[in-house]
Amino acid sequence: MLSKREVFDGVPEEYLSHKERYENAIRNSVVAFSLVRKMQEEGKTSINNYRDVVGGLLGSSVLRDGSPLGLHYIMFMPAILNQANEEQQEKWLPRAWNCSIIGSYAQTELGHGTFIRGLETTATYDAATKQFVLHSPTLTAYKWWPGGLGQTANYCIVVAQLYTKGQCHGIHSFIIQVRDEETHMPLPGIKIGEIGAKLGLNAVNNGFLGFDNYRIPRTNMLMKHAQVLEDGTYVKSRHSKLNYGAMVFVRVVIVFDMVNYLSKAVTIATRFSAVRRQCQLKAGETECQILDYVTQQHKLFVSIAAAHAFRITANKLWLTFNEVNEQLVEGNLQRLPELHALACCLKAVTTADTAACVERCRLACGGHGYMMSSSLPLTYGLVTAACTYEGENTVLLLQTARFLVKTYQQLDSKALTPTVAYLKTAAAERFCVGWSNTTEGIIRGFQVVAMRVIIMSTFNEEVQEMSRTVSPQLKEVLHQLVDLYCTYWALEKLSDLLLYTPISQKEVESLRLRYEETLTNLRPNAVGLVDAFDLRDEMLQSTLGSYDGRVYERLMEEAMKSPLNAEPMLQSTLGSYDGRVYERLMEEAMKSPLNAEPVNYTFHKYLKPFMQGKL
Ligand SMILES: CCCCCCCC/C=C\C/C=C/C(=O)SCCNC(=O)CCNC(=O)[C@H](O)C(C)(C)COP(=O)(O)OP(=O)(O)OC[C@H]1O[C@@H](n2cnc3c(N)ncnc32)[C@H](O)[C@@H]1OP(=O)(O)O
Ligand SMILES: Cc1cc2nc3c(=O)[nH]c(=O)nc-3n(C[C@H](O)[C@H](O)[C@H](O)COP(=O)(O)OP(=O)(O)OC[C@H]3O[C@@H](n4cnc5c(N)ncnc54)[C@H](O)[C@@H]3O)c2cc1C
Repeated sequence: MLSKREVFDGVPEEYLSHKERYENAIRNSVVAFSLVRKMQEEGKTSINNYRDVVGGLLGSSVLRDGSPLGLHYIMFMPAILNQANEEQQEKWLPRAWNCSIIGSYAQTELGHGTFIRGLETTATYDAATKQFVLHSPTLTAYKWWPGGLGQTANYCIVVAQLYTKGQCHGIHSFIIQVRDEETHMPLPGIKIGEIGAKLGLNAVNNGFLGFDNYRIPRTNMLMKHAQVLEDGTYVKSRHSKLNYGAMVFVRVVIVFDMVNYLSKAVTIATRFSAVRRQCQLKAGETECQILDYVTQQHKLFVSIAAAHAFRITANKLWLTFNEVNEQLVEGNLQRLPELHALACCLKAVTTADTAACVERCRLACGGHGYMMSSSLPLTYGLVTAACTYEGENTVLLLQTARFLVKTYQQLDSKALTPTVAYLKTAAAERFCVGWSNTTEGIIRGFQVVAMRVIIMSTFNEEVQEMSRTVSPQLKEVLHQLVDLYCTYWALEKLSDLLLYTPISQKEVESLRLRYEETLTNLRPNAVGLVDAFDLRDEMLQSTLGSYDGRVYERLMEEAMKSPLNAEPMLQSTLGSYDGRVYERLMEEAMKSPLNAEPVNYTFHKYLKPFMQGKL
């Protein structure tokens, strides 16, 4: 439906100013998200299953550099669902869902992003008026980053330190109106604006926000987990981290988002590599498709495998997320730490790997990959941001490490949850079981090393399962992909395997051979494999990756859209197509700065005195 809309055509965004980009993004987002509303009216989506629709839209490239409405769907609504009580949900969700209010999520401040217990914004309860007073006591307390907050949102969830009866109870969430619903003017006591140009996501309208003793009703504190009663009494949550649920949700959906971007990047680079020919193996021969070089296969094929591995893992993570949330509703908090550790780890690993793979895809396209029109630079800008937002990757990995170490310390005393059950066998097998160069052997090795084993074993199990129902030919290719993913990472993480498993030099050598053989075996199916991602040209928006392979024609067509090429290329008064030679000669002559004034000052100063013999 979207691809039929002309609204997405026009001047490429790169040539627009920062302000025009924002205006364009609002126009396009409104077209795109009005479709979500239409689908809702037609009963094709509901608030409970909109992740796919919204995720699909945001990741579709229709909104190439992000959307100022993205946070409304991805964080504002999930935060209400996760943290508001039933009454509050009834009040706010219908308005949010039909977009009669637009929201953002304001947690990070100028001074603190990672350490959220250190946030400085305060929400102090005033029992006399039954209001909270929101205040930013310092410059570093200003909210900084929230998507869509600059000029777009009129509401947002704000995370602030809660004070009641003179006591601080740590950070809590509040729903806050920041702009007038009619005029869109910032409300008194609100200082708001946009934070400026960034490496990517320049259409997202990330904002800043400060409060000057700004008052909101008591009922605007989100009270599903903790409450403040009318007299100011504080009622604790069952678990202090339940308030972090929206972040866990977004970490989970980010894994899906990475699948989108990785599939796109590798589709573009693989199709281009089939079109591009460079160098002859023997003099006089036709030049080779660059996809035939094993080094090029090494750059690309692991991304095809990783896209499948991440998709399968994302689905499993989504199931776990829903299971644990159902248990939370029943009051069972047992698996919350495991879900948190899983979401942290998978968000960090998939964003870091996707960013590295997209950059490899860009390099694999040589100079043409450097063109904005290839879509690869923009895609890199989008995925590398995900390494930082929603929890900086190192910090998230440390959270997972903390959980693993804790679990390891309790190996003998506690029953292990499914995702960490491998720790028991790994502990027992360390150095005791020999190395084996099979997929299972590599997975066992990684169980000892404990990195990426979640992704690997899930990928392997799912492909084993699929193999029962697919054709023998497809089964073979799927196994090649699992093999490639496992051998690639075994070779990348050799130092860990050498340190913690009995892998020998000979086995490393044969692993390398096996990896190269798998690349060669996959080569005939490479283009078919990326075609199978089924991404339309309108979604790829790339000069290099279109299905028809018209790479060079598209590069020239895009070049012609540069405003610098708006003037005729010939740039000749004599040779123009319309033959207006004399008119052009005169027009050009009139452009001379000497013709801008009838008499040049040198006449009076030098020439006239000289002519009159006075000089
Ligand atoms: C397909 C759709 C497209 C999606 C695209 C999305 C596009 C959107 C673009 C951008 C949006 C970006 C939004 C944002 O960035 S919002 C801001 C996000 N900010 C963060 O993520 C901050 C990161 N910091 C933290 O999460 C935390 O501060 C922390 C986890 C690093 C530490 O928290 P803290 O309160 O200091 O905890 P402690 O160190 O005291 O730990 C105590 C204990 O609790 C455990 N724990 C921490 N967090 C959780 C949790 N969420 N759930 C369960 N348990 C948790 C922690 O591990 C400790 O456990 P213990 O060892 O057993 O004691
Ligand atoms: C594009 C984008 C969109 C965003 N959107 C939003 C939004 O909508 N709403 C919102 O509230 N926020 C948003 N953010 C903010 C984002 O959540 C934070 O930037 C992120 O959580 C990282 O925090 P920080 O910037 O404070 O980094 P810092 O924590 O200052 O990190 C800097 C360095 O310090 C290291 N470090 C920090 N703490 C530790 C530690 N304990 N141990 C070891 N190393 C450590 C990190 O690993 C990193 O290398 C967005 C950010 C970006 C880039």
